[in-house]
Amino acid sequence: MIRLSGVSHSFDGVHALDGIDLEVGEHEFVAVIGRSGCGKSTLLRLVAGLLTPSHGRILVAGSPVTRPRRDVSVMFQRPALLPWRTVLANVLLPIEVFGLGDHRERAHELLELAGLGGFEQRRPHELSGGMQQRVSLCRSLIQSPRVMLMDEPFSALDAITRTELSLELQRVQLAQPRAVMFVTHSIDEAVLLADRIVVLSPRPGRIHRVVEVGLARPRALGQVELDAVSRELRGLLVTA
Ligand SMILES: Nc1ncnc2c1ncn2[C@@H]1O[C@H](COP(=O)(O)OP(=O)(O)OP(=O)(O)O)[C@@H](O)[C@H]1O
Repeated sequence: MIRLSGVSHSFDGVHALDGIDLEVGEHEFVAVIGRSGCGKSTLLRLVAGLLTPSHGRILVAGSPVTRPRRDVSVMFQRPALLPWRTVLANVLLPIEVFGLGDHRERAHELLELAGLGGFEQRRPHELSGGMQQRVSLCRSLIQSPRVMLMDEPFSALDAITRTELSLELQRVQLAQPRAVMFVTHSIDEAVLLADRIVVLSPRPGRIHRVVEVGLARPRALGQVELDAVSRELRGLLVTA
């Protein structure tokens, strides 16, 4: 579903990424980890069409990425909700941007599933950080994307809310699998959620190793089977 071939990117002399070759299958969840500054966000922004690679090619569903598109949703660390819009209107934003017709019923359904039934007419400032990030998750699902790009989506949340949302994402992915690229600093989150984990090495960002997780789902945080993979990843991050 996502194919990167020989992708490199530089910002005014900063060589951020070099020679990235990566494929993500239609239903595959790929986590990307690596030290701060190794190019994880840059990689995601390139796939999102928010940046154009200096070299190489990126295809989504067989067509080159040239700009943000309706079959690709992006979720960032901060929920980035529009403060003057209600929760419902925030969820419907991509529908308006891409001119997709009436999705109000679907928006209500998603908000209900996310535990936000009854909050549709509230403004973002009336919600907790975790609730706002749930709204952001609903907004990234409303356009029925084939690809979800997530850049540290839960890292600004407290530990309990973060765990809850990770498990919610696992449920969403099990119910309706998509191609996901998920950037995180949390090894535990990566092992909980991913089919494969890409470890980037820094300066310039290169693929250091790709680790297959290969454990049955649903998974639970603290499950002993996850420990061996976590240990392997810790070792790889030291040598990256
Ligand atoms: N807009 C920009 N202009 C110039 N340099 C940039 C820009 N964005 C990123 N960089 C540089 O590119 C490199 C990779 O940055 P990037 O944000 O992709 O790393 P990251 O792995 O996501 O970091 P973190 O884990 O800290 O979020 C860094 O050296 C950074 O300084």
